[in-house]
Amino acid sequence: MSLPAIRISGVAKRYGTLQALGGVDLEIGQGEFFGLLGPNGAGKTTLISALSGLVRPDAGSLEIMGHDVVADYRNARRNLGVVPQELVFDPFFSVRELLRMQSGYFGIRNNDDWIDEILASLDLSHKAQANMRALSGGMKRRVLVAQALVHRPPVIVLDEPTAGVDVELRQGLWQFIRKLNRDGHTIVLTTHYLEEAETLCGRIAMLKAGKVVALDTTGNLLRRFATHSLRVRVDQPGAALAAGGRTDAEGWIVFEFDAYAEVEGLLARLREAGAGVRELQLGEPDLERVFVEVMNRA
Ligand SMILES: Nc1ncnc2c1ncn2[C@@H]1O[C@H](COP(=O)(O)OP(=O)(O)OP(=O)(O)O)[C@@H](O)[C@H]1O
Repeated sequence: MSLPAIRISGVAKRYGTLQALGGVDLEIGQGEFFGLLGPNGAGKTTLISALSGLVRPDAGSLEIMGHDVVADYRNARRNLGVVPQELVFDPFFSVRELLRMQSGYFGIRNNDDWIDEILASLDLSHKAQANMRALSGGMKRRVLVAQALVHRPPVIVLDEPTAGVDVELRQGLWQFIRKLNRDGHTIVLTTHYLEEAETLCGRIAMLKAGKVVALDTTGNLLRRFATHSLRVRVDQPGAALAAGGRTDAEGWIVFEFDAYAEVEGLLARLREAGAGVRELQLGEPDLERVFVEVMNRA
């Protein structure tokens, strides 16, 4: 088996009495598009900070392309590009200056051809000379992505890259990140947009209170945890509830089932109960439901 892009073994981290990471083991293969999901405070950012060497774990070890992030920090860091969650910049530099400085940090000179290519891919060429403070929030986020790529790292970690970004830009950003993945880059992504994770990620780890509570391919997670649903609006809700339905937040009555063959029987039950179906929707299993279920069970 080839060297994993990321290997995380028994990583634990405490902040005072709070256990941010409680023994995390994860191995992410080269070329994967991997999702790291979890509610606020689950420890995603702490884990990413440990990968980039910003946080020193109390126990365990992390490797990037075989390089230990503590013992072999320089090589580990060279192989990793991180798009952080927070927008922190020196406002007095232009976009190009910032990217040149970042290149210098990795000891790369004359990087302008690559910088131009990244800027073009991120639709930022026209802002190359603009000062950071003159950019909109979405543009700043794209600069963060550019900054993570100046040294052409094989492994790219994005911490909520699309938070507060408009739909058009989000799609553009995903297109670009997908292309990076097709070109062979390993992508690790945290996001609260579960729909995005579902379409993009081949494999997903779910974190809760610093522990991995689910780890599988996206397809398996959907199959294992989520059921299909039939949602109805009826004349006689009482009758539909008595037939085994439950009410959801939007006032629909919901029935869950495993295979479409069951729908006919369900509708027959509703007819016999005299529920009077007025509207009907079929729901596919989605990652949001899986997520809620995993978090409730864990
Ligand atoms: N520097 C710090 N000092 C003290 N506590 C911290 C520090 N950094 C993180 N924490 C705590 O560690 C826990 C994990 O935080 P972390 O930021 O890793 O979560 P997260 O999964 O990234 O959350 P979010 O989805 O909100 O970004 C939280 O309870 C947080 O308050």
